[in-house]
Amino acid sequence: MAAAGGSGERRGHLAAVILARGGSKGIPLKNIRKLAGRPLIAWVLRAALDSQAFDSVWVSTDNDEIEKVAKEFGAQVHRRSAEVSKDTTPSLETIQEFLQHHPEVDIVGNIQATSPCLHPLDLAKVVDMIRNQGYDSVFAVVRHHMFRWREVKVPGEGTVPENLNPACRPRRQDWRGELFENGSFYFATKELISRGLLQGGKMAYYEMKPEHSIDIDVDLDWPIAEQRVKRFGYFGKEVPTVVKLLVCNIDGCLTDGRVYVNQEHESISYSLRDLDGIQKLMEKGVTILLISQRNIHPSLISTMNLPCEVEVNTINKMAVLQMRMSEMGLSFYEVAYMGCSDSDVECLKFAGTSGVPVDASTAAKMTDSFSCTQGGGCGAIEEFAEHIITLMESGR
Ligand SMILES: CC(=O)N[C@H]1[C@H]([C@H](O)[C@H](O)CO)O[C@](OP(=O)(O)OC[C@H]2O[C@@H](n3ccc(N)nc3=O)[C@H](O)[C@@H]2O)(C(=O)O)C[C@@H]1O
Repeated sequence: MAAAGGSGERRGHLAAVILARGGSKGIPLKNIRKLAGRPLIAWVLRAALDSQAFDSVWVSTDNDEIEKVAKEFGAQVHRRSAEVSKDTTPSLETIQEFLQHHPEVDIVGNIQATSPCLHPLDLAKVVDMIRNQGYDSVFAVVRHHMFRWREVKVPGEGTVPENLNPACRPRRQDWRGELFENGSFYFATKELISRGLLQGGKMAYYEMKPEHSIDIDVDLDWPIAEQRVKRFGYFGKEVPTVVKLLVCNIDGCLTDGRVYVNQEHESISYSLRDLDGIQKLMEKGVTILLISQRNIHPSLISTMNLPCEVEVNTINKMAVLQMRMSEMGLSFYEVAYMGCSDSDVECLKFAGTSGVPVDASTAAKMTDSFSCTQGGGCGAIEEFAEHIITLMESGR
């Protein structure tokens, strides 16, 4: 491998290595638990693969299920030993073990799955620092504006400020703040790692945007990370920026799937939150079609007073979807579909964007659709609508 030495180009095999042990302290199998519809490791895997900056992309694990998910999302898998898979094993030791089995690797980019808002462009810039700017190690930081105070160790003792003058407290805009490691990634040469260092030699930090910087450390961080990733995460190259049609199953998506019957009539209920979601999408120019395989009575439909089109007694949902697409001159890429049952699976698979409520059937959930945290009839449509709007507005 060519030495960097401040100039010249550092060649050599650069491997992205994501550590994902099976055991996790708080959340069971945290590394593959679904975050905003995708297994946790899949977020950083997509960023690493799409950056096209690595010679190889690996997940190091001791667990069969994680191995399966990692392969499904395009990674190579290194099966690590139990000795380097303990709760107490530092990342460094696990990476050293990886290097022993992969002597072809010269530089490691350790990407932590616990920072799922990573973007490929950031990775490409870091790789440039390692390859072309002479750095031996680069790690991620984020800027915080936090005033630190010395901890009181002896009861009764006073405290003192550590990074501010209380007589002249700077305003946020007058103070650059301080840089903190955010745990997103650590790049280092094999030579440094063999000396027991992930940070050393000619070091640099890479400052990440605060909105991309999240570190899932404790269970409480999970819902925050979920919101953050929905808004600022990297959704991949293939994401459609324009959704023109949303087709949604009424039974189990708009409703919770229950039908209340008495001698005179049947009734169903829906959430006003979902109507809000429908309205928001319509304001963005999206046509909404609600469908049901049931023969819901027209008087019930008109009483529901829905702001969009409704089609009932649909024997074949895919046929209805395709008919509407050809009327509107659309490709699957421009179509969103929300469904919850086995009869929705085909549409969920083909639509450019798809979503399922949290209580969808197993087959529907297996379609790699956006997985709502809300159930049918309880805000799932609104949640999916917000997801679609985020995708459309971010222009990714
Ligand atoms: C490079 C490094 O030192 N990483 C450590 C980081 C880092 O210091 C912080 O993120 C900085 O904010 O802290 C730890 O971070 P944590 O334990 O959450 O681990 C981060 C991710 O790596 C996986 N991991 C870690 C170590 C290991 N031997 N095998 C693994 O599979 C975890 O499953 C998880 O997906 C910590 O909090 O104890 C432990 C990690 O070892």
